[in-house]
Amino acid sequence: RPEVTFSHIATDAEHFPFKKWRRYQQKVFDHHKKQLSLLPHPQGPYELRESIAAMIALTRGVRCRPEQIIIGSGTQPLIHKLMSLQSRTTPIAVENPGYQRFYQLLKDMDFKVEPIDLDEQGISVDTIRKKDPKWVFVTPSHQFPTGTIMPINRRIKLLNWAAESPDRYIVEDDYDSEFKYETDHIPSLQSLDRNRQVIYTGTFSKTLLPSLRISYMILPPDLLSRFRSAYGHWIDGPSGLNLWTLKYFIDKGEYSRHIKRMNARYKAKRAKLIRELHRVFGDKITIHDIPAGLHFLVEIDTNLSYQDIEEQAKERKIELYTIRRFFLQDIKMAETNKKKLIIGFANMKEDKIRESVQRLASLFS
Ligand SMILES: Cc1ncc(COP(=O)(O)O)c(/C=N/[C@@H](CCC(=O)O)COc2ccccc2)c1O
Repeated sequence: RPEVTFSHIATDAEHFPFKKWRRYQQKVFDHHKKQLSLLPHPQGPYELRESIAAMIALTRGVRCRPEQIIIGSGTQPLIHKLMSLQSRTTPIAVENPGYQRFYQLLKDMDFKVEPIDLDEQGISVDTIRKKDPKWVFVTPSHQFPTGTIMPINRRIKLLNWAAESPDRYIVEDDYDSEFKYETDHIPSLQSLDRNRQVIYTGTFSKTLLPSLRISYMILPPDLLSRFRSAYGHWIDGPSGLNLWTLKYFIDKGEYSRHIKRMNARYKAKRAKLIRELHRVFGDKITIHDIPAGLHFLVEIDTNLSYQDIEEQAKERKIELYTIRRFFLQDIKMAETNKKKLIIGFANMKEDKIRESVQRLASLFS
């Protein structure tokens, strides 16, 4: 069991409003017995989809009707269903480094997946043009795992690429858009798309609890009708009790208040951690402190290999991920003496920051 954690795969559940969640759960028991006695709609309750559509129109500029929203038990099952409708000869591009679970999923489905390099503005559209895929998966809000926020000009460039051919699609994975500490929100690709070529996915894993497994996907009309005919008869998805509770949580303003509170809390904790990292590591560390999300990348001068770092961290009971976790399988990445580490802070107790950084430093001393 790790004694300190730099994991990015956790939320600060200590500050989740469990009492409020339980109160709304009780309301569902009191007022929605009938709905609970039925199967939820295959895309999730219409009333919840209305609340989500209204919320993301405000926060992300996303324009959609509730009918276009598919609620699922995690982003992977949603993507899996959508991609099962595409011909396996469709060439697909993903960010490298990137979200390895999508890469693996697409490879396991026998798609030809092209890793695309990133620059300081995010995915390289020049490389996309060279590789000529039909679908591109991106995380523009806060590139996973490097943290890059795709500027508006690169968003336009990517959309212009898609607009050149009707059979091109962009999957905008907006999973980490809620946490921004300086910059204001840049409009989503979906809000800028004029040709119905953007599939938008979001999740409540990072803002509420990952164990709820509540995520959603917004399809343009032509993909929606194909999705409905293929999956309209499926009865899967998250529990109706949690979905109805989430509806109350959003409608009563609890969700947006929770995000505001957590933004402030994470911002303060992150600043304290960054100060401590500079204090202890000095000029041996470069911190890519992009003001967003629940983790950031650091580069540390060391002759240790990634293997050594990961093994020694385990020995010293430090939960730590290196960039190697996100190197797409069978893609060799050069190892320099600047090693990239993922510094997650959501689950780090403020009073453990000093000890955590001290332990991390002991790896490299
Ligand atoms: C890029 C990206 N897109 C979507 C998701 C969300 O997926 P969903 O939960 O299925 O909706 C994740 C979650 N990635 C997860 C794992 C990352 C990894 O494997 O290293 C991290 O998930 C959490 C992070 C913080 C708090 C709670 C969860 C994603 O990293």
